[in-house]
Amino acid sequence: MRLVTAAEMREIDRRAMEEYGIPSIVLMENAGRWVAQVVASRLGRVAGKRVVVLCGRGNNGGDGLVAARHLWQQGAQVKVFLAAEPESLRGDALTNATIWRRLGQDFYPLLSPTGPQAFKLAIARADAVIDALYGTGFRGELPPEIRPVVEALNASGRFVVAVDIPSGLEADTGQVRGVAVVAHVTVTFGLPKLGLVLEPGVRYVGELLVADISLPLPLIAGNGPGRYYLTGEMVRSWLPSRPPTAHKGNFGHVLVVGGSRGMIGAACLTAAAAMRAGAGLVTLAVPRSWQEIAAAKLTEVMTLGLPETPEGQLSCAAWESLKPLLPRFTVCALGPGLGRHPETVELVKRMVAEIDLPLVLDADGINAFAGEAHLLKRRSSPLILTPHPGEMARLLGVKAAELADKRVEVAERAAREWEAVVVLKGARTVVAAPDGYTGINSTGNPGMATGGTGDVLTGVIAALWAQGLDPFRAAAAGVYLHGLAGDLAAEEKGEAGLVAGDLLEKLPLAWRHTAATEEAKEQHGLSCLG
Ligand SMILES: NC(=O)C1=CN([C@@H]2O[C@H](COP(=O)(O)OP(=O)(O)OC[C@H]3O[C@@H](n4cnc5c(N)ncnc54)[C@H](O)[C@@H]3O)[C@@H](O)[C@H]2O)[C@@H](O)CC1
Ligand SMILES: [K+]
Repeated sequence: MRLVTAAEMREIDRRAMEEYGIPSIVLMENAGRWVAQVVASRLGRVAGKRVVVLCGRGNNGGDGLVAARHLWQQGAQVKVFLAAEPESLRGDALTNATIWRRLGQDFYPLLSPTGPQAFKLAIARADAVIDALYGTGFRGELPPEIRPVVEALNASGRFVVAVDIPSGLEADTGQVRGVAVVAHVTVTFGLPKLGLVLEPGVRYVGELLVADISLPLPLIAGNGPGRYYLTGEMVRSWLPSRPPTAHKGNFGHVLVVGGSRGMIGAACLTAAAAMRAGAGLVTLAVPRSWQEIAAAKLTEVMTLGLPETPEGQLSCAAWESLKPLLPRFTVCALGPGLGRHPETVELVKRMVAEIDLPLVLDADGINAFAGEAHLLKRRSSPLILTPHPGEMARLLGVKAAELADKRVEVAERAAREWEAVVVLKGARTVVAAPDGYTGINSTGNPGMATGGTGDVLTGVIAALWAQGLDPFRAAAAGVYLHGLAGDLAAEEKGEAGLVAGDLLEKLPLAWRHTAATEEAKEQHGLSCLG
């Protein structure tokens, strides 16, 4: 499903109104009505239930007023706390405030001296609270007079439904500066906002429901360049099928080049992951003295021994040995466990410049270009890069902390500049392609923050690429399946003791879940209303 920024959503709203003639009040009515419907469905019988609605001065508050009216009509006892003077409301929000008044209903002033205390008393007895303080118009941090109100709400343990976006969360970045509403359910309108699926925003959202508020389909349907939330349904349609007459030659031959003294396991994980992700054949090339060890560890994988330095890392001569063999491979994964010996760095640079195979570059393969990212452009083959934030920062010559709240933009810019698919790893991995497609992953858990999981990802992506997916889809499906394998492993074993090898075990199951239509729908991370 497509993801939008606040500005993109505003533009869609504007076009719905101007080009299609849908009045904004209709959009607001639909929005508020969906919120009321969600609250009603969670409360069971609405009559007699106590609902508190927190409304701000903007259109988000207007949506809250519509929801208040519908719940009142169904017999709920509704209290609206307004964080503004009623006279200061404008447009559709003012219209809905006027209707509320004409129904004989009051506003409770949230910002009067006694407002916060009255709000606390009201929520103590409430069956549900609707947060309609701020929506996509919000930037920065909550005003000091609103903070204690939100803190009281979060501490109350009440059932909270956020309107469009939890108040205090920035729609574009997912950043929370200080405090924000922690919702059980967020009903977002038209399309999910980027900040709802990024860290840390995703932790404030609860269950995410996307409501159809009558925005015209041509404005919200998306299959062109843009940002997408990588859901099971989306990835399912990309997975290659296996015809009954298939043979191993149909699913590509992945060459993994990596490993060094002390880090042979990394390359072995990549090779094993490529097998588990459906590659027809996998060959692992390691420094010569480690070939026997690798062969003993991996039953299904073929091995190659390459020239090495006295320290047990691949030497420049490895390239000459490898070159004549390249025509037999479909995709090369370079980097896991290589180490940073100057000769190995030189080898990586030459390989990236000269290889004529699709290339997945990871770990020390990426570090070989630290501060010299421009050299990545000097190549003739398609490239997928899989940096974690530290590696990305080294490539760009900046501090990792500087990238934290602009992960999407950083990955997108890098993809364009280096003409490569960039997989910026971390919670909510971002996959960006040079042609403007971006994916935000929906799977994965903190248990995966453990040595070797990145090596597994590289193998999965290489295998999918070798099976014929285009590089963006190979990378996007790879991060999705890899995260889902992590989720399945964590479900069984918990997060703390999860190791990279567990992901290998769960990869076939992750594939099976994703390929099954109904299960893929469940792995949405979001549901659609209407
Ligand atoms: N046609 C439309 O545009 C539609 C808009 N809808 C709703 O309208 C919302 C957007 O409405 P608005 O653009 O009026 O904005 P909001 O209602 O999100 O915000 C309102 C006010 O908050 C102020 N504000 C922003 N950051 C602040 C901060 N840090 N501290 C204090 N005040 C701050 C803004 O200046 C603005 O006056 C959406 O989230 C959605 O809920 C829906 O009704 C559907 C249709
Ligand atoms: K809100």
